[in-house]
Amino acid sequence: MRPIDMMVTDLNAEYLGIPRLSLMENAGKAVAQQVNKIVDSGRVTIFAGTGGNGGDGFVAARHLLNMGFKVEVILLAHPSKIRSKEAKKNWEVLEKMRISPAPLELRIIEDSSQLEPPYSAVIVDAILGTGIKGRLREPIRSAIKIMNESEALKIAVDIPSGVDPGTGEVLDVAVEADYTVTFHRIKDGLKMADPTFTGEIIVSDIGIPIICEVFTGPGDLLRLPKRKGSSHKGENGRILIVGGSAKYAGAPALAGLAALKAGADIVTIACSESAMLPIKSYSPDLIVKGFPGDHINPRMIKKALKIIERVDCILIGCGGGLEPDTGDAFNLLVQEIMKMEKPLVIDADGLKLIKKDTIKDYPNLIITPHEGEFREFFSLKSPIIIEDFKEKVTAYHSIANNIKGVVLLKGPVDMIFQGEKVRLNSTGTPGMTVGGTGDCLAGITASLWAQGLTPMDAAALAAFINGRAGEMAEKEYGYGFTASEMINFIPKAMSIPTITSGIT
Ligand SMILES: NC(=O)C1=CN([C@@H]2O[C@H](COP(=O)(O)OP(=O)(O)OC[C@H]3O[C@@H](n4cnc5c(N)ncnc54)[C@H](O)[C@@H]3O)[C@@H](O)[C@H]2O)[C@H](O)CC1
Ligand SMILES: [K+]
Repeated sequence: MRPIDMMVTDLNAEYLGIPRLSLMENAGKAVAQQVNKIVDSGRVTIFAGTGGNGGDGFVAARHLLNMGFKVEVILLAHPSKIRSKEAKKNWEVLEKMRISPAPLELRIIEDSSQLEPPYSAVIVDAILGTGIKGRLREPIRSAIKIMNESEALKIAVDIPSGVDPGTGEVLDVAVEADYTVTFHRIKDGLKMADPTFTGEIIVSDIGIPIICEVFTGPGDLLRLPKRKGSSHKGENGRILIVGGSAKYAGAPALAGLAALKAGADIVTIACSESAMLPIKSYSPDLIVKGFPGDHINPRMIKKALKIIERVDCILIGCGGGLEPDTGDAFNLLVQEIMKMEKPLVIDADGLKLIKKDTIKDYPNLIITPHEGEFREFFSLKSPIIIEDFKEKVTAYHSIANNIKGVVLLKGPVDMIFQGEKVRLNSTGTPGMTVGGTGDCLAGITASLWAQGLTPMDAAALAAFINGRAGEMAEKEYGYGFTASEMINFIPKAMSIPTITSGIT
């Protein structure tokens, strides 16, 4: 699991109503139990940082005292620097406990010159976890060195401090632990790290329900890229939409506007000449390139490829129509896009016209079918009728695995598959049966992918945002909202809602 996935899951659990404080309690208790498993009694020194990892250490201290251990907690910063609210709360508890007869020592070390070699039989490393950033600062760096010089048994909380939770790399120094007690799932960095640092890895369940990981939630919004202050036009996603014909000009316009509302910088629409003026008239924000004919045909290929070279993601389908030579153009374009290894999203008419065999081995792909398009694309003779939801997901999953790209199957619960991965999304409302909401979803998907998310993350988050925008539109207009009205809610649907319960 990547550190970001852990943060997302964690926040989704909080939105489900499981307070972070409970997760921290379970994490700290798991650490204390591990200590108790390897030594019977004695003194334990806990080195703690200012984030959640330190908080786990404070909780562990409390449980260790109850188990009969003597405990020394060394906080490597002034208490006013404790950043995690939950850690602060647990530190305050320890401060109050110090006046009781409990064998608890609390020390605050702000300067490395104050550090002394610990003499406990066990040392707990609760300095840094998934929140580590950049080079180690003092007094943390010196504390890690002192810990490593000690003969004591060392237990790392979540990840040995100094090890990158994403890559397992050690930039400078890192705790050489005998055991690492990690939470919920093993982080990628732990898998990749040198065992000299991690020691034996114990994965501890801290009570996060599996649905927080499988179902999308507001936590998934943490995946949205943070923009640099210096970022310039085009840097945050350039998209080409190939679609739009004399009959259908609205679809590419909706997809394009949704892509812009979801944060992309530049959207160009390559359509037939006949669709150009209607699309332009919908919005001045879209760049529209018309090509000869009343539908897309192979004559446009050369010029379209020039645009494709300059974009981050291509969306093919929306409103293209079903003319045979539109199919020829789509298939020729896809061949070239695959040679360039460019991100490709295929929706609607694209799914009818582009042959599965052409794209089945292309991993840089997202397809966004609804049930009917899914059946047609994968050549299923009859609908999948399975009562049990879990079995149904498994059935769709095994079919989706016939292609290497991501399948975003739209429905009352959207299902997103790639390889072994499965995400589900339940945002949305029956009001979204109105025409055009699928085009919006395709546009948001392309937009998020162009902004740097992985295809799986882009598809899952797009489904969440699209559904949430629909829910917001329904709140405002009832069921009678249109796709254009829904698009205006996309920015709001991308903001992380505040959690009202929990610590203040
Ligand atoms: N779901 C879970 O798995 C839970 C995990 N918990 C624990 O919380 C940490 C993550 O907490 P977070 O506050 O995000 O980060 P850290 O504690 O790792 O550290 C942040 C803290 O450290 C400072 N800092 C960052 N980099 C450096 C550096 N290079 N040098 C010095 N100081 C640095 C930063 O300023 C912050 O103050 C996770 O690992 C688990 O242990 C929760 O208990 C609940 C559930
Ligand atoms: K740690």
